[in-house]
This record gives sequence, C-alpha cells and structure tokens, in this order.
Amino acid sequence: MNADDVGSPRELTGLQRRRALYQPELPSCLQQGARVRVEFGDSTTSIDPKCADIVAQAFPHTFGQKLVHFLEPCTTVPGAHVIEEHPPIRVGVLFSGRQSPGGHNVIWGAYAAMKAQNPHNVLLGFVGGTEGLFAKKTLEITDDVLSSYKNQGGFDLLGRTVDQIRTTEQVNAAISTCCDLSLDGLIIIGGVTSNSDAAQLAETFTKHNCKTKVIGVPVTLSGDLKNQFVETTVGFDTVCKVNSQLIGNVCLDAVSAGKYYYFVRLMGGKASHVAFECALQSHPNMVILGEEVALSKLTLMEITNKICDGVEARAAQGKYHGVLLIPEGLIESIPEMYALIQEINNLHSNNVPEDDIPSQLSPWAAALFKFLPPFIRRELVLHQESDNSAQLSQIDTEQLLAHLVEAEMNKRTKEGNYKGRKFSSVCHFFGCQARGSLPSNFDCNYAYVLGHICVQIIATGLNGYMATVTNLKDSTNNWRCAAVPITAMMSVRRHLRGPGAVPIGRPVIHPSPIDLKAESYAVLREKASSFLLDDFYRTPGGIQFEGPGTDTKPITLTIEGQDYLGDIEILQDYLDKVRNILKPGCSREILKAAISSMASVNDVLKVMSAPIHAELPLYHFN
Ligand SMILES: O=P(O)(O)OC[C@H]1O[C@](O)(CO)[C@@H](O)[C@@H]1O
Repeated sequence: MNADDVGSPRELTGLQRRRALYQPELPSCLQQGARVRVEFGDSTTSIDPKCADIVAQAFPHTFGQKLVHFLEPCTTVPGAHVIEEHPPIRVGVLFSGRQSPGGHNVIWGAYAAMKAQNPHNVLLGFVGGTEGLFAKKTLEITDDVLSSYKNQGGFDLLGRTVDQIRTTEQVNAAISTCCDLSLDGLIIIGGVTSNSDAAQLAETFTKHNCKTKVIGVPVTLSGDLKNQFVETTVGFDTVCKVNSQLIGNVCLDAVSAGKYYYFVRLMGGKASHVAFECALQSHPNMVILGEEVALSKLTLMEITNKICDGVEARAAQGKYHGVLLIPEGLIESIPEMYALIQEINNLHSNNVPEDDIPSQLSPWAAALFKFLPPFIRRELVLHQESDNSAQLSQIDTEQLLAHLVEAEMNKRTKEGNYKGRKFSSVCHFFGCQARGSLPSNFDCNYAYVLGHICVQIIATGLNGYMATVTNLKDSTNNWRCAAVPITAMMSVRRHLRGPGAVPIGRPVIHPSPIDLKAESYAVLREKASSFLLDDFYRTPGGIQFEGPGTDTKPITLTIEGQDYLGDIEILQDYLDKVRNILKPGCSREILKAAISSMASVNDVLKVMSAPIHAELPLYHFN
C-alpha cells in the first residue's frame, strides 16, 4: 500500500456503507462514558507455575502485578474506586500482528473512549505498524479518518509491516518515539508474538522511567492466544465463519459432481483451532488436526495411508468425492517434518543462504528433503517468520498430501488392492480470503470493547497489561471487562518433563494448542466415521449482519461447547429418522416435515430417489 493512501477515505460499497453505520454494543460496565469503577484483584504469577521464577527474573518490574476488573460505577465493591479526573492524554496505537477482521474497531473503541474521557485527548496511529513506530510516522485519528473504516475488514487504515519490536535498536527507537511524542499510552494490536513484545517493551519502559504505558490487545485470526484469561481473539469468529461458508460450498460442489477430493488447507498458525472450528461448522469428511498428529506421532506416510483408507472406504460405497481439512500448522506436527524444519531453522539462524541449505542438512534430513516434491523443497527453505519459525502459509501441505495420496492410490490400484475409479484431487488454501472479510457483529463488538478497555487501563496507570473480556457466551451487556498482566500469560518451554526439565528460550506467550480432552473434540472424534462415510455436510452460508438471519449466538462453536453437542446429536438422530420415513413416492407433507428439520441439502440427496428430490424446494437447511 502506498503510504499516502493510508487513512484516506475510500469508496465503500453499499454493504460497506451500511456496515459503517453499525454501532457496536458495550457491556454495562462501560456504558457510562468516562465513569468506570476499578477493582484490583489478586496478584498474578505465571500461567505455568514451574516457570514463575524465570518469568519473574526476566520481568523484575512488571511481574506479579494484580488483576484489574472494570465495573459499573454504581457497583459497591470495597476498595474499588472511580477515576473522576481525566487530564488530557496522548496515546499511540499500531497494528503489529497480521491482519484479522475487526482490528479497525479496536482503534475506533479507543478513540471513542478517549473522547468521552476528555475531548482534548489525542490518539495517534502509527502508519505502517512497527516501522511507523520506529520512524515516528503518525496519523492523528479523527472522526473523519475513522468514518470509512468502522466495522470494516483489513488493517488498511494504518497498514502494518513486521510483527517485531525486539532488538535493542527497535526497542530504543520505540522509546525515543514514545518520549518525543510524549505518549501516555501505547496500544499494540496483535497475537502471541506482538503481545510478548508488548510485555518486553513495558518492562523496558518502566526500567527507563518512560511514562508511556504499554497495552496489548488479543487480535489474531489464529485463535491461539487463548488461556484462563483470554477466551478468544478478535477475528477468529469471522475467519471461521467465512471459511466454513467456503468449505460448505466446496462440500456441495463435491457431492454434486461426485468426482473430486478437495484438499483444503486453512490459515491459522501452528495450532489447529481454525480447522477444528470449521470442521464443527461444516462437517467435512476428514480433518487432520496437528495436535492429534503430534500426540500420536503419525508420520507423513501414516497420514497418507489414513487418507487413502478413507478414500477406499468411500469408494466401496460408490463415492468418489470428498472434502479434507488441513491446518497450515500440520506440516510442523509431523515428527520427521518437524525435525527437518528445525534443522532448516538452525541453518537460517546461522545465516546460511536459502540456496545452500539443502547441501548442509544432516544425512537423514537430506534424504527426507530429497524425497519431497520440488515445490515443497523450495517452500521449506524460504526465509523465516519474525519468531524464527517456518513460513507456514507458504508451505503447500495440501498439495503435498494430495500428491502422496494420488501416488499411493495408484500403487494400490497397480497391486490390485484398489479397484475403484481413479483418485482425482483439487487443492485450495483458504487464508487471505477470510482474513480480509468484513468482520462479524461479534468481532465488531469485541474489538470495540477491547479498545475501550485499553483506555481505562491507561487511565488507571497500568503498564504491561492486556485488555481482556470474559463471559463472551453471554449477551454483550453482561461481558466482563478486565486488565491482565501480560507476564501472567508467559512461560518458558522445557526440554524434558519432570524435575530435570531444562528451560529453553526466553519467556513468551506460547500459542495454545487444541485441548484434546475437551468435549467438543470428543464429539468430533466420535462422529469421525459418520463424517467420513455419510456426507454429513453442513452449509453455514455467509455471515448475516442484520435481519432474521443474524447470528443469534455470535460465537464460535468451540466456545459455545455444550449447546453444539446437543445440535450434533439431533442431526444424527434426524438422519436415522429420515432414512426410515422417506421412501420414494411418500407424500409431500411427510417430505416437508422431514426437510424442515434437515441438516443439509446433501442429506436429502442421500436418502431420496432422483425423481423426488428434483421436486424439492431448495431450502437453506440450518
Ligand atoms: O501471509 P502472511 O502475512 O505472511 O501471514 C501468514 C501468517 O499469519 C498468520 O495468519 C498469523 O500468525 C498465520 O496463520 C500465517 O501463517
């Protein structure tokens, strides 16, 4: 993006203009403008108690701070107080992490809260993210600047560059910017990496007596900044809904022609939250979660064979189509690929040029590397992400698996073990398609509320905190707003389990994996064979922003949990019933009654004979 375009008004479509008019909701504790009651809670430690000493040593000034809750001004809580005086403040804000739908509303929320506190307050956006911060490149946020970015996707109001404020040079540049601009607060928007950097910056600011308070905001599509304090991140809801719509469409396409296997890779970082949630929303035939693969230590060939077994089982039922979800982090969860990627990462860290990496691999890693198709080899050696890890979005794991599955199916055919039709695949990577979407109402509200909380944190004089909201399952009015010391979410990886465990690396917020003990995961596994064989596809459709189709439960199913379990049981039960009642030639009334409770059009197709289903109205069965 051209720097001159940043913050300039842009032409909006009719839908965008309508979205810009949407006024996000605030919880009751934030509804009285500047008047909020602040309650200090317990002191914090590290999320992993075994790491507390290490985190404390790394953050001597900011470790162990208290939890803070923001309450309605009329609440009577002993020790809590309302800040009545609001002298003018100056605050900076930047997009540090990757684009995630809803990000703009953090800025809008912060702006609205600042103006409610004192009309003389000034909010400065850093143009170009971290690079703008280092170079002191600002844009003052005003009503005019915000007008065409309210409730809109992208991060283009300010843009972003690299998610890194870490080297001494970068930290010094940040200090000098904050001092020169006399900032009372600095709001850093991003995921695990950006918030870890925010904590480090806060610590350094306190050490150097810099008055700027650093605040982190959990914004990442990956949904992996999740812990006892953070229920979900801004953008995850939208991204899962958009991806699920696309996957649902692909499923219908697959079953209509009955000839392709769709391998769909989903952006979402190292953890598989996006793929998991999308599987719950759209019911593809298979989802291969990185966390499962890592736990069972499945090799590339074992995963390939599992998929081939599924293809064979479906062929036995006369089905030659299917949809598979693959998280982008899967590649790193496969033990031998992980070891190879680690070797490549080490070579990068030693400044070995990309072209020389293959020749410097250990013999076993070189053998594996050679076995891989050329396109994957090229992608594996690409330069690293800012956290020194592989560029997952650039590795076409879906194409690698499709390639291996095709080879294995051909082999089985040749050996006479598979007698079905030739296997045929189509590959997709769903990343930016969803990342650039208009945010859902949930993400609009959540981001706007977080923006407000940032300003309360600064007014309270807190440094090194993350803005958080809990009770997100409830209506916005009942959301609970808080500030959590970022150090409380940090830990250090340890090499071995047990007392001899050796800590490695510095304290950071680690991406949290899928909880394989959660009930939603148990349901997915229990239904795996039905999903594989029965084409239990679901068509969620596009995000509905208003009207009768608006999401009544504007939150993802992995958080919704219990209610979803009921939903899936009903679907299964329904399918059994439909199998029993719907026979070719049955009355239209019976058909209608059955259809009104149907899970997907595909269920109709499955149980009905062709002449009857041709007469059916095309309902959206949800
Ligand atoms: O396309 P980009 O900007 O390199 O970002 C890709 C990465 O960013 C993330 O969305 C967030 O970390 C990852 O899921 C993904 O690998």
